[in-house]
Amino acid sequence: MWVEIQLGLYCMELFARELRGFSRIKKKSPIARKYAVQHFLFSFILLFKTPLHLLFISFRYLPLPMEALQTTTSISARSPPSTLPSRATRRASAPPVPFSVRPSLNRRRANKTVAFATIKERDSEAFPKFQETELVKEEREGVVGSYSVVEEETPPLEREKHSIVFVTAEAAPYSKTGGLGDVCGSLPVALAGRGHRVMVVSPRYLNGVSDEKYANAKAIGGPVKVFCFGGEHVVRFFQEYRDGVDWVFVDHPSYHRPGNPYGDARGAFGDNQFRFTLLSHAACEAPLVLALGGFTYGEKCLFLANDWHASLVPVLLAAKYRPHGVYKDARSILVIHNLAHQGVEPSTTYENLGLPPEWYGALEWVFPTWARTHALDKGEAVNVLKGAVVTSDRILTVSEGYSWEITTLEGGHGLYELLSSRKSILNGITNGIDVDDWNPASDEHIPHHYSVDDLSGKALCKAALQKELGLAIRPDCPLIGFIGRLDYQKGTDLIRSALPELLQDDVQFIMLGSGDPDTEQWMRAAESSYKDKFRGWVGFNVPVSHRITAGCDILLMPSRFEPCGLNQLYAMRYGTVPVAHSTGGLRDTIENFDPYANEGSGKGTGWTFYPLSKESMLGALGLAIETYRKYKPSWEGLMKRGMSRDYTWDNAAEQYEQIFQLAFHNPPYVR
Ligand SMILES: Nc1ncnc2c1ncn2[C@@H]1O[C@H](COP(=O)(O)OP(=O)(O)O[C@H]2O[C@H](CO)[C@@H](O)[C@H](O)[C@H]2O)[C@@H](O)[C@H]1O
Repeated sequence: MWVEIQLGLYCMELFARELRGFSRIKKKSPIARKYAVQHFLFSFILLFKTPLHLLFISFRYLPLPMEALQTTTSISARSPPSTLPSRATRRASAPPVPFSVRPSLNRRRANKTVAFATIKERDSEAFPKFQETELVKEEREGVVGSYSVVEEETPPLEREKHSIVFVTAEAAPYSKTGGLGDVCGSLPVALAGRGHRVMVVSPRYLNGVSDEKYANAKAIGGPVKVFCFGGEHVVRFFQEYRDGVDWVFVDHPSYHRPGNPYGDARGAFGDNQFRFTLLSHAACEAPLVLALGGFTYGEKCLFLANDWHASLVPVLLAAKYRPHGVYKDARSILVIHNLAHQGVEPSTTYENLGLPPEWYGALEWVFPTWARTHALDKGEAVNVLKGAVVTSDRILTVSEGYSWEITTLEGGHGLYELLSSRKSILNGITNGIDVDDWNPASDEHIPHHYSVDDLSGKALCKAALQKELGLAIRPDCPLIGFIGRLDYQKGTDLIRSALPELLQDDVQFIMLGSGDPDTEQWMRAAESSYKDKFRGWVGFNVPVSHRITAGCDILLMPSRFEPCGLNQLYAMRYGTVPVAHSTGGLRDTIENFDPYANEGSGKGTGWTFYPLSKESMLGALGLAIETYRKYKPSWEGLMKRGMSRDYTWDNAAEQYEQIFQLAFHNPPYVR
């Protein structure tokens, strides 16, 4: 009886405190309200001597639902009220960790054991991304305010360090035609910064224009013989150690020619299958034969094969090395940046790849009837990317949304069934960006610098861009930009069809891109048709891309599909508001503008539109233009929210590490 009264009083006190917390948040938290009412009812039950007090006790220690945590973190650790048992008693008698942040794939605090309410102020200092608004903080105090905080520090878990080998056709700044180059130029540096040993293997392209980029790479090791394409081919390696990464370049005469890594003005090179077969074979040899910094990477390494150009690597590990006891402890991850390109060639080319004949099935690919060229065409082909989907230990895409899209008929580019069958090893991690290279406060390519605290430089960048391109210098005229490969993927046909209607409005439009010759021609023609409103810069020019990103007000991205997309990330970092098709990584990274959220102060960083049609694109652009013209404070809010986001590779690198852990947790692929 006495114990029950004590418990009852204790409950009343809890209830009172719940109410105090509740009143402070002005009835804004349904969760706090729910818990206050529950506590109150249970305290009454106990007071009237029902035997349900045991139930109360179990309720008292039930974990709060995860939604009560919100996604934010730091709540101030409040000292326990005097009526509560002492900390030591609580430790002894409390059930084990009733309310804790469990180690999870995406949480930084996985290496900390925390009892009851968690997360300290200093966490939010270390990880500013997790800082919360006052309102959320109060809500959370309202919810958990009656719990005391008992923290048991454990030393951080030692992260396992790996020997990582990136294999890629592009790595900036040495070679770049698009986002693959950006990612393979910066993710390795982020991983090296986290203590891994990282090598990037890519071709040593000498095209007579940008050869000096390889000037610091020195020949290393002896020549290596690669057996493929009916003979023996000698490759050499060059290496530069920079930013903690071993940049290794495979040298062969087939990489020495004018043009970009894949082709020239006449189209794609006819021997690309040979060039990238060579790259994959050489990359498999590099960790075994190159003593970088005095030591080889050895057999227990982790290969990251990027896109189809490197997709032979997992197949070679499974078919050529492991059966002979080599690379038994290595793992491979296929990273898909773009599923549209799969390295498909006639089936007769299989024998060129340097693979045992019995592995044909791994690469076997049959075109659907409608895609065959004539009645006798059996549609038989080899598909290198498919081989990697079959044989790699894990598969990654560059955003979560895209990792789902590729398992659908619409987004799977013919591989959706196979990819669906590999769902258990398929994940998506959103790319980061190189925040030093893309920093409006220090960017060497832009004429004026600015930051979220002082936006004045952006207006100057806009004026400078208008002047550079011969457009009227008009601060109030919305300036819309597009940057990208002129390709079916990027939806440039939609821009073509919408331009006449769009330019009826008082706007200016700038396009930078190269690729499809027909679109290039159209850009030139449009420039003369809309002399005072449109500029089309045909070519690949990195400094100009920075100046457009900084100078425009709006960046348009009507991509048909977009595995991640980097331009929208660059744009947001530069206070340029993206308007994009709601697909893949664009949907994942752009938060739609909502002017009414947060008591009218708004939220969101841009607009996404759906479906992919001229009408919906013009609709979204119309909203953006109107907001730009009529609602300046809202526009500034959009810019600042975009600029304040965390775009660093750190978060993504941590998620990559978790995937590495999973890769090594399971045995490697063997047939
Ligand atoms: N004419 C030009 N002049 C100068 N710079 C130009 C340019 N055209 C494009 N660029 C630059 O190339 C990069 C393009 O990156 P994206 O992510 O948009 O596209 P991409 O389709 O190549 O990459 C693929 O891989 C990346 C990386 O994973 C994914 O984000 C993406 O969705 C996927 O399609 C950006 O840095 C852009 O500024």
